Amino acid sequence: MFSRTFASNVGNKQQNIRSISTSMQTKFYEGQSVERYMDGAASGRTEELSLLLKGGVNIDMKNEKGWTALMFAARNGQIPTIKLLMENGCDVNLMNATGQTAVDIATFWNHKEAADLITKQLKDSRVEDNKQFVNYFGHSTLDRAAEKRKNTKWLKNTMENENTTFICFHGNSALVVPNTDTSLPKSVKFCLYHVQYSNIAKHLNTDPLVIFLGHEYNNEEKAWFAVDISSISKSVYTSWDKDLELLAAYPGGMMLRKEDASLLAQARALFAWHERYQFCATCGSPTVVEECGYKRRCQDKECKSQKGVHNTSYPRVDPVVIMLVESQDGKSCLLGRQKRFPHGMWSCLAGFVEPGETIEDACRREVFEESGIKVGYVEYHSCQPWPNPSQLMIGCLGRATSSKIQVDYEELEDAQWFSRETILQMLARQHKEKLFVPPEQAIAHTLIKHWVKMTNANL
Ligand SMILES: NC(=O)C1=CN([C@@H]2O[C@H](COP(=O)(O)OP(=O)(O)OC[C@H]3O[C@@H](n4cnc5c(N)ncnc54)[C@H](O)[C@@H]3O)[C@@H](O)[C@H]2O)C=CC1
Ligand SMILES: [Mg+2]
Ligand SMILES: [Mg+2]
Ligand SMILES: [Mg+2]
Ligand SMILES: [Zn+2]
Repeated sequence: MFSRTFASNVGNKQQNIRSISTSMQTKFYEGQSVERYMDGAASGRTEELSLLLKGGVNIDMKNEKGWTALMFAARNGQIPTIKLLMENGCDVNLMNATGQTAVDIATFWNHKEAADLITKQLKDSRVEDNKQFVNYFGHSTLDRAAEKRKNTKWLKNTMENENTTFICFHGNSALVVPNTDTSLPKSVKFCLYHVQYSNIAKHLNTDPLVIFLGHEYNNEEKAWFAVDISSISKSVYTSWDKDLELLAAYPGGMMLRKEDASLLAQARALFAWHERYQFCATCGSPTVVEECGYKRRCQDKECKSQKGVHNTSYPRVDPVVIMLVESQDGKSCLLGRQKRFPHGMWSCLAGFVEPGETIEDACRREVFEESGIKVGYVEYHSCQPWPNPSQLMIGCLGRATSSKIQVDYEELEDAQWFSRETILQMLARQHKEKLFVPPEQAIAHTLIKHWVKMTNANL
């Protein structure tokens, strides 16, 4: 069986590899440690690998040809080693110098079990990828499984399955119970109420609006739906649980666990769309729901919307840019106040992207319109679904090329430059005039915090 020779060859190092002693936790020569580590993975010596990992070896280190320990384990189909590396959080997405991932290598060498094991982790890592910045409302844990939306038989069976969870909406408000889990952050005041379809079916309209949200990754049995319960009165739902209440999307949506917030973002945006698109935008005829909540079709067979792809038939998302603009000298950032903001709150400038516009140009235009500041370089930071009702906030960082502010008082109450020191006081709620920035659930908060750190790192 292939083992250390291959590992050594790939590393272009022919030196003999001494067997690993129990003194592994002591520091050793870096080059040697790479070989020992790779060889241990290739040969499936899990105990030695555990020691090396405990001793602080970089789990994802690469040899000269870009091979990681996971790739060597995959090359030889070393299942326990693959499990050990994945349990310890190795990156399953890495590629070697010739562009192969561990899955490619396992597949090429016919180790199906190894390939399947790593593929499963690949899918899971899409959900739990801590390297990508994810904002509140963006922590989705579901596979949306769009192919199931037209599968009426599967949908019907799954809706009735006892492993399936329904969350309930009454207009824009979600049905929630107070949070009692003290291990969650203090900001988590409510939890989405979970119910099975059989428990509520008799109280619903004959044809309630049901939206398929998705199922858990690699588990079709654990499906999630959202249902419109506006036909159900308060006396009925409080008989299920006396603590049940309806939580308005804003600001209620900010008081949930991050996984619940993501479900709310998806469901609430879709319910809001259904509410607004009862009639065809093209001809005014009534529309009917299809694809378990993901389409509305015009009832007039002759309507233009029935031919070709028409975005009027599909759920709407409005892109909005939101940007942290840094001054020319890098020492201040630009924040504004809308009239509707709570007293003392300042936030990043934001605005809807217009048709035919790039994200960068939308940032430059909105900042110039609202504050008179010119922006040059713009880069993307992260984004946030914003279900009020259905924006996608595209968070960017921009560099100003001018400094004199000229506020557009139609859109803003004020705009000002803030120093790093002032921002730190606002973030800590220690500003002498009680100025503050939006809460951490808002992407504006993320961008402001990022800028503070960025400036700090540059000092
Ligand atoms: N998550 C966060 O941290 C923040 C979220 N936001 C969201 O971003 C959205 C846009 O920011 P604004 O500064 O208000 O945008 P904006 O600066 O483009 O001005 C809003 C105005 O643009 C017009 N408009 C153009 N396209 C529109 C569309 N598709 N829908 C509604 N109005 C449209 C309306 O007249 C509206 O009053 C806000 O509605 C707010 O919900 C805004 C700031 C922070
Ligand atoms: Mg604007
Ligand atoms: Mg604006
Ligand atoms: Mg605008
Ligand atoms: Zn129509």
